[in-house]
Amino acid sequence: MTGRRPRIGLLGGSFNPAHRGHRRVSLFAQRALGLDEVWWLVSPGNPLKPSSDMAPLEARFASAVRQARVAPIRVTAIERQLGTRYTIDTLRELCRRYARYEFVWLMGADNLAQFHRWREWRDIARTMPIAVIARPGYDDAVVASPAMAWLRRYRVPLASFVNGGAWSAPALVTLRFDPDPRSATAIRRADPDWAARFAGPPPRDQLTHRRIVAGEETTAP
Ligand SMILES: Nc1ncnc2c1ncn2[C@@H]1O[C@H](COP(=O)(O)OP(=O)(O)OP(=O)(O)O)[C@@H](O)[C@H]1O
Ligand SMILES: O=C(O)c1ccc[n+]([C@@H]2O[C@H](COP(=O)([O-])O)[C@@H](O)[C@H]2O)c1
Repeated sequence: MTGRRPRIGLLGGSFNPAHRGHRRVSLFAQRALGLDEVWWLVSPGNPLKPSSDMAPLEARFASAVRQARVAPIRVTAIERQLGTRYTIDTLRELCRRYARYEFVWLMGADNLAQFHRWREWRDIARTMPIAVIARPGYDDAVVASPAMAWLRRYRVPLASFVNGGAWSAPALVTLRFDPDPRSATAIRRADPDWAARFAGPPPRDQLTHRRIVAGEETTAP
């Protein structure tokens, strides 16, 4: 151990369903940023996505557990327990509960392109550093995005981020690697009944150790 606080990457998502792309980008980010673990926050419901197309949380959670097997990835639906939907509320609560960890918010470039629509998005960036993973087809949208217009000035080179250079949040690190074309949209199109394969008893939350129980949703905003 170097004496530094364990560094955890947080990848929030619908995971509707989880796919190999989530796993690949998480492991890539873990290596590139020197993370001890990546936590997948399986969302009870993205505030900007219609719930009509969303499989039940238990199925999405179970698909994530399967994709995260034998990897330094923990799958949690802690937002349901916390009663949070908006990322800013979740991150504030995680920082309070897990003060011994240092967090990095991970997201694909598609999310950065519409980050300015998230509640208190600048405060999210002030709460923890953000690492963005390139995603095929989103480069232009990111460059032109209102969030990038503000975040650009806080860019930190990967090397200084990893080696403890002089930075503090807001900080934006861009991760570029062989981009992964997979998406949950494509999987749902090819296999609309994917959730039926995860109909068994739901696995336990890997952070809170609670059983994921059907129907315990937080109220949609
Ligand atoms: N192939 C990928 N490359 C980079 N980031 C990804 C990739 N797939 C998912 N992500 C990121 O993982 C997080 C969770 O993604 P999500 O669960 O919405 O999957 P998705 O494939 O983007 O789903 P959908 O197609 O339904 O929008 C988001 O930050 C998203 O940008
Ligand atoms: O907080 C917000 O306003 C907000 C708006 C849209 C998305 N998010 C979060 O973004 C993450 C990615 O969502 P998704 O559906 O693109 O996988 C997930 O953790 C959502 O809760 C958060």
